[in-house]
Amino acid sequence: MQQTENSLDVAIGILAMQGAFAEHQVMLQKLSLKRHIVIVLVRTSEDLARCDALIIPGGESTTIALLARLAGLLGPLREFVKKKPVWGTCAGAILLAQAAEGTKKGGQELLGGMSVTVCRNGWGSQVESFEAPLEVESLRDPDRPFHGVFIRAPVVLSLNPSPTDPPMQIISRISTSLLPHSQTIVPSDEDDTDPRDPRTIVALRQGRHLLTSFHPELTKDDRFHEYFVRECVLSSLS
Ligand SMILES: NC(=O)CC[C@H](N)C(=O)O
Repeated sequence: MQQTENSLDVAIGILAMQGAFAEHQVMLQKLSLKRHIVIVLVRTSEDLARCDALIIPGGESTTIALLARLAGLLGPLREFVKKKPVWGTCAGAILLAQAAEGTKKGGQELLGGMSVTVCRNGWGSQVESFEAPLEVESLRDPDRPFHGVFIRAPVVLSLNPSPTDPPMQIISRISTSLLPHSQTIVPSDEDDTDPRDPRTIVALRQGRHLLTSFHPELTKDDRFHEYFVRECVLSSLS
């Protein structure tokens, strides 16, 4: 059913090309916030133009980028990330990165938006997917760990903010014991902002953008969705 909008509503788009967009929709529907949220499944530039913020789901970043190109959405999405809050989960996080390694021959189309380099499939193949409890101080009820679901997830290789970029805030790290064994995934020494291994970063915020290399939409825990809407979206509107 088409939702009606009024000027006090906040329209959150979910890029609905491929992947776990329906799961994000379910999570957003469950949130109880002061502002009314209108959810827009984004498939065209007209859909995107209605949105105050956007979630890019997990799935297959190459497929999402290809379908977005075919829909004439790549340009509008690149403009959108320059102005409005965007949260990328897993494949969405890859698209939101400034640079990605481990991509197909010929590279991969990205939207940019966050000053970070990631390695696609950095933890290994599907069989190396894993789950881990995460400490996330910024969430409601911070003593309760967040269940991190990592499925062929990207690894953060380096943070590369320029002096004029919004500051980066590390929202969650995993323990170094969980890092991928692959010798090819080495942290780059470009990251001089933090002496710790950037590969341990699994949730990162930069200004109004959020990146999670795992899938909060595949849990029953709405705290990351609440965090994005409250901290990245509503605070940037008020
Ligand atoms: N679960 C996921 O979103 C996997 C991401 C996938 N490996 C990609 O490159 O797009």
